[in-house]
Amino acid sequence: MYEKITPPDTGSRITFQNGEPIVPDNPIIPFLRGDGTGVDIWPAAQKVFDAAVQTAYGDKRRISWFKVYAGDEACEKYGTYQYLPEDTLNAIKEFGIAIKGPLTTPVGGGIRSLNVALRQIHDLYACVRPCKYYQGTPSPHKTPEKLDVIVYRENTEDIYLGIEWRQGSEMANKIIHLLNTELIPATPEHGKKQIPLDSGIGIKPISRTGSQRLVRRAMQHALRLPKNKQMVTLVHKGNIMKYTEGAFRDWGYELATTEFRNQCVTERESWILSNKEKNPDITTAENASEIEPGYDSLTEEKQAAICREVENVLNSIWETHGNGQWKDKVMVNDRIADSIFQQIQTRPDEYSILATMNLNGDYLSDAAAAIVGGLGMGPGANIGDNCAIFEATHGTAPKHAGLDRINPGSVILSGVMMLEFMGWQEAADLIKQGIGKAISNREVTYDLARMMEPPVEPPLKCSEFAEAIIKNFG
Ligand SMILES: NC(=O)C1=CN([C@@H]2O[C@H](COP(=O)(O)OP(=O)(O)OC[C@H]3O[C@@H](n4cnc5c(N)ncnc54)[C@H](OP(=O)(O)O)[C@@H]3O)[C@@H](O)[C@H]2O)C=CC1
Ligand SMILES: O=C(O)CCC(=O)C(=O)O
Ligand SMILES: [Mg+2]
Repeated sequence: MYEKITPPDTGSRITFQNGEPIVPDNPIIPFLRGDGTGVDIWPAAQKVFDAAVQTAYGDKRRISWFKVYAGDEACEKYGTYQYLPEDTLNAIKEFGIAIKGPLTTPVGGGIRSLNVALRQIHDLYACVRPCKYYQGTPSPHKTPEKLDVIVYRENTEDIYLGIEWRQGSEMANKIIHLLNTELIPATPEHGKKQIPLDSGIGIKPISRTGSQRLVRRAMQHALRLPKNKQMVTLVHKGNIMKYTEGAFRDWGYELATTEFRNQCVTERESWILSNKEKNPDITTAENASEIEPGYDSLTEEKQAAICREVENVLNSIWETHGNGQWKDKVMVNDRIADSIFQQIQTRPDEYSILATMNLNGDYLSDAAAAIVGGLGMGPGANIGDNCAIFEATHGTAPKHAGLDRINPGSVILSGVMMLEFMGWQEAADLIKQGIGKAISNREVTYDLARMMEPPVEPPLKCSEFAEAIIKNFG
């Protein structure tokens, strides 16, 4: 089945049932070292994972690592341009759970992202990136401990589908011609707009299916959180991109209020219900004017629509959600994307799960990671119904490659997510304790060292940070 790799002699496959992994005591887990700083991070991380599993379970459990190849390493082994060999794809598919270091993507031309390809090929539609503060971690923010969010990023579509045409190419010119001469003139809302002839063209598909399966997972996750964190915020730029990002918002609400009707309340519903609770005699029009800023200056038609919304909510969910029952349900709200970037800084404790499309989630997860200490502390997972690949939020950080100085924290924390996903909580907890204690002891790599007061000098090397984590287990 494999051309140039051989699975370990011992161990067996992780399989999936109803989206949940079934994990043997000795699973085989494929790993991709990654490009750039992957050479530093992966060996450090693997050491931590093995030590945690050994400390937690002795000889009862063990991971059999299966080295597979992508990126530069793959080209060395498989030949020029063999960036993502079939062997690698088959191994991930066969063994169910994999973990990877970062892979390089050139800007402006060259190959398309291998990271994105891995997610799309294995249909890993939910990119889950928690951003939580570890006590003692230096941060550019005054109250980083208030941020505890999980970015739930749609991982397969949006502009990451990679359907683009270069400026000046035959296809770009054809599409521009078609748009300018037929499609735009036939759409009255576009008026006399025209695409500049020297444009590159990219396509941004956002589907109902893609949006709703992402929001479904976000809702399921919210239900597993403590009551005070049961919130899903739909992040979008739907005021500008109405039929893609605006539709994502609408489909998100639709999914939440149908599949999770008894377990959730939307923000607007909560306003309507609480207005009625505060004043049982409130009229529909009064309630409508409280929930809609500028209600009085709206057209009659729009006012009537808001009154209908109020009536619908009270008629359909007052029994199940009224009299404060809604306070025990998952709150579903939405925020415009630019606003959420400032909200996570100014009101961090008001958010929990941030459900996003692909590009917004890519931006937002780096920004949220920065608040809790930087990209060295940003873990992630790409989850599908039959497979999962764990990987850090950051990239290859090429200027630090091979220097044994980069922070392996993000890949190690991605491994923590993997162990938790596997149900190996004891091993995951040991690593979290080790990281927490190492940071409190000021045993940190350069990125955290330079932000500490006073700065730590000299900082630990990448490999030394891994050893400090292991020393601080338990
Ligand atoms: N999933 C993946 O595999 C990803 C791959 N990439 C790819 O990586 C390549 C490089 O991308 P680039 O834009 O430079 O972004 P990177 O995330 O690789 O690095 C940007 C900067 O972030 C900081 N940083 C990154 N990782 C760490 C870490 N582990 N510990 C501490 N600090 C860290 C460093 O800042 P400083 O130098 O200031 O300390 C680094 O210079 C590109 O080819 C890109 O496409 C990008 C993102 C994700
Ligand atoms: O694939 C890449 O090179 C970048 C992807 C990225 O930034 C991300 O997924 O966060
Ligand atoms: Mg990114």
